[in-house]
Amino acid sequence: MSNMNLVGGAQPTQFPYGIWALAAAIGVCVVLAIVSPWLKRRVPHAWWAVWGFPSTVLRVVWTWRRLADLQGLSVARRPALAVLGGVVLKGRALRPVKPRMGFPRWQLGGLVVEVRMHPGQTPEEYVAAAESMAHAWRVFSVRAVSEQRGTVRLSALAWDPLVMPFTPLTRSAGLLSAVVGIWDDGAWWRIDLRKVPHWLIVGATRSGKSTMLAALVHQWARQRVALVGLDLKGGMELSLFGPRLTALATNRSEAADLLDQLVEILLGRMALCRMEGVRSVWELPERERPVPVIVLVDEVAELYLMASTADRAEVARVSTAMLRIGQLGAALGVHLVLAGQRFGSELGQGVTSLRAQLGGRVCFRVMDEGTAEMVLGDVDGTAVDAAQMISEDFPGLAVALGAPGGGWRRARTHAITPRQAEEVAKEFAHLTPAMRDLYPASVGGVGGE
Ligand SMILES: Nc1ncnc2c1ncn2[C@@H]1O[C@H](COP(=O)(O)OP(=O)(O)OP(=O)(O)O)[C@@H](O)[C@H]1O
Repeated sequence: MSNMNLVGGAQPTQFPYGIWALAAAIGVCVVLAIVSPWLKRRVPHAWWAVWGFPSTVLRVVWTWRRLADLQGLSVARRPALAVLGGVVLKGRALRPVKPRMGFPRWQLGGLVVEVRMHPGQTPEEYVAAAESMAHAWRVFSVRAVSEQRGTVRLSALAWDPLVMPFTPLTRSAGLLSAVVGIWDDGAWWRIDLRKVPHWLIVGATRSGKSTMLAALVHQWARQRVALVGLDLKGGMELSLFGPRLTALATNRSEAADLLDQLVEILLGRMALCRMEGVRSVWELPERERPVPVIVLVDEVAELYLMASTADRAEVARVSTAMLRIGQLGAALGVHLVLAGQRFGSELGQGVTSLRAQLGGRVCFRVMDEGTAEMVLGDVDGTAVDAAQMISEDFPGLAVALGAPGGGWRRARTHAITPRQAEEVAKEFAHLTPAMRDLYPASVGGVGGE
């Protein structure tokens, strides 16, 4: 009996391996679809990697023909007019040819895809269609840029980079360059002192100035540069980076002495350049080139405030030295990064002249139009309006000059805490040069103690 059961009884159904794999794949997709909103909120980068990117790629490929047709990007291969039995017919091709699209490539929080334009098309047509693409692909924005003739690159961002900034995967930046945040189009916001030698950073209290200084120190501390601090809030902010600072002045009298020393260094470097027959330290052979100096100033207005007539001489000294560094520093490797709540002509005559030397401008949230006007007004009036719209719900959000392609844009700094920068300052303390090392070797020692 038992034998009969074994031989003649019902056999368990054997599903082929492929069906199990398909069922497992569908199961994973269903689970991912269910947890996707939670994942997107909590860990957006992981969400983009496992779900957002693949589903957006499918959407891009799936919708491309219809988008191209509706946006007038497809073209008919046949002429619009045809002769049929002696009659001229005018019409539209039933199936125009869509522009050829490459395969979408992954990028941090977005994707990039190259499109070959049809002859006769210009990138502007794709720029005009970008908003429709963003809707069709369900992404935050799409940008069309043409860097190579005949092709246009479409970059899609999954979310607003200003609200949820990315953290850079790489910290590598060239000498005197630092990635401090992200532009509103998703490109890294890079401050490069070789391109723009001096910077002015202005914002109301709690707007994000110290965080930006921390982000700068976080990167420059790793490079072979000298960092010099002037912090007239008694050193409260910059003393955190003490191990990596070549010098720190915490009151105006110290600041005046330090600035005088920096001017001496400038004059020394100028003499060296004259001797070598070059116009800037960057033209010197590398082994003779003096180490670049970055002067970080927190609460710059304090340098110019006069409580009594006794302060006048000291303010004049400070003002003259700052102006000389502003005028000569770019060629001689001495750079200014000035941060403060305001920086206007009411602080004194030298301020307007110095502002003209500060090509780099960053304006965080400000309390009044006058301050925004002071920072950006002499460069671009529309930027002043944009700066006034920054809400206090977004610390670290700024209007800045120097966006890729020129002009101003909105950008947000990376939320680097002063503690993180302090750690890096400690780690790279061994790179800190002494003040005397900032004088060029051949004229070294001139007041360089
Ligand atoms: N990019 C950012 N993303 C998120 N939070 C930020 C960002 N930048 C600054 N913050 C936060 O905003 C707050 C104020 O920033 P910060 O201290 O840099 O402002 P501040 O302008 O230097 O202020 P104060 O003038 O009072 O020193 C801090 O809590 C900081 O963590």
